[in-house]
Amino acid sequence: AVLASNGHDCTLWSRRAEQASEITESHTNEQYLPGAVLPELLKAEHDLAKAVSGASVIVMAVPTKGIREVCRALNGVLDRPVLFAHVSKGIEPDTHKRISEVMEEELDQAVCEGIAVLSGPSHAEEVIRNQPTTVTAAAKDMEHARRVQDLFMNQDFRVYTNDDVVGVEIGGALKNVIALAAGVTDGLGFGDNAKAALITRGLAEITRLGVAMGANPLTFSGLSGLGDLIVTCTSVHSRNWRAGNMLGQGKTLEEVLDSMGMVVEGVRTTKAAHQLSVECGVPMPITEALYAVLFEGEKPRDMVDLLMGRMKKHETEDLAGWS
Ligand SMILES: NC(=O)C1=CN([C@@H]2O[C@H](COP(=O)(O)OP(=O)(O)OC[C@H]3O[C@@H](n4cnc5c(N)ncnc54)[C@H](OP(=O)(O)O)[C@@H]3O)[C@@H](O)[C@H]2O)C=CC1
Ligand SMILES: O=C(CO)COP(=O)(O)O
Repeated sequence: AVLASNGHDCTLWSRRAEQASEITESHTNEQYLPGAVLPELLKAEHDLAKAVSGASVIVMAVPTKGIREVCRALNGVLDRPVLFAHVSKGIEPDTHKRISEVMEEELDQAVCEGIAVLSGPSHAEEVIRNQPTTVTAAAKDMEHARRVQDLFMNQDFRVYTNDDVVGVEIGGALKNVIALAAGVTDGLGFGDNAKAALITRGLAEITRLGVAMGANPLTFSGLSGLGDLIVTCTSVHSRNWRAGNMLGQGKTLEEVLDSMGMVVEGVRTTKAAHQLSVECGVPMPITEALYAVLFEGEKPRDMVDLLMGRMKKHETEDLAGWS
């Protein structure tokens, strides 16, 4: 919708023909954005080859689980290199790959000019209503980041650039883990102090892992780090927060996911982050506690007690080596 309102000839691809027809004919997407009116010029296609025909840029917005499958399908229908910009937030369990790494692995060189990531505090429910939103476009090649910035930027949607792809992708993925935990504490009936603690100490552990993976620590105080962490931990729009909230109220993970009807990326990412923390030797206590709730049957209240009862620490001892 942002691209279409900027005057770009833009086609959405949907794997369901009826959803594509609804978007093109009624300018609505009632299942995912109830009540929103999409730009008149925005059209959708069910046929992938038709959707990408003539495209110079492809924005990948499928949930992380579907990225490999869609990249493979694109190899079969593209006949020249295009610039990719992805907006998906996650890390692949087991391979521990970031989304741009998964895409690099799957996309044929002949169809991929480069890959950028667009990430930041940007609930779709607010973007579609033209409410002020700021995000970051990152790419190894800054020319690619600037192209994405130029395509998306308008009076309501402000885009910054960054060359730290690792930091932007790690921040966007891991904030969902902390948002699930923030939902859990709200569901348990705790207040703003607990939420602020999770955001602040969550940022510390995201930064620790990100730096171990090669990110610039400063990126985590930016839009794709702290910005997205705040928006996801504090908003009722957040699916991750909502899912955590239900877990805190005593629902099982299965019950929660069955009732959502939308992707809750943080669940899959918690698994990947837990594995990464072990592999990199980086302590991630909040992630560990959430992993135990999601996958080991631990009770949320017991995990809060465990976190609060950890050994004494100096607040900034981990920051010492980050000059
Ligand atoms: N919503 C938001 O505000 C934001 C979301 N993101 C990120 O964007 C990504 C997508 O999230 P979002 O759109 O909100 O998720 P939703 O669950 O709201 O919608 C997912 C959409 O992707 C389709 N889809 C699911 N799996 C596949 C697949 N394998 N192949 C093709 N299409 C598929 C679904 O189709 P169907 O209906 O047929 O299942 C549906 O149209 C996530 O990684 C999320 O973290 C990033 C920024 C903001
Ligand atoms: O990433 C988002 C906002 O920036 C959306 O978060 P949820 O997936 O938790 O809804």
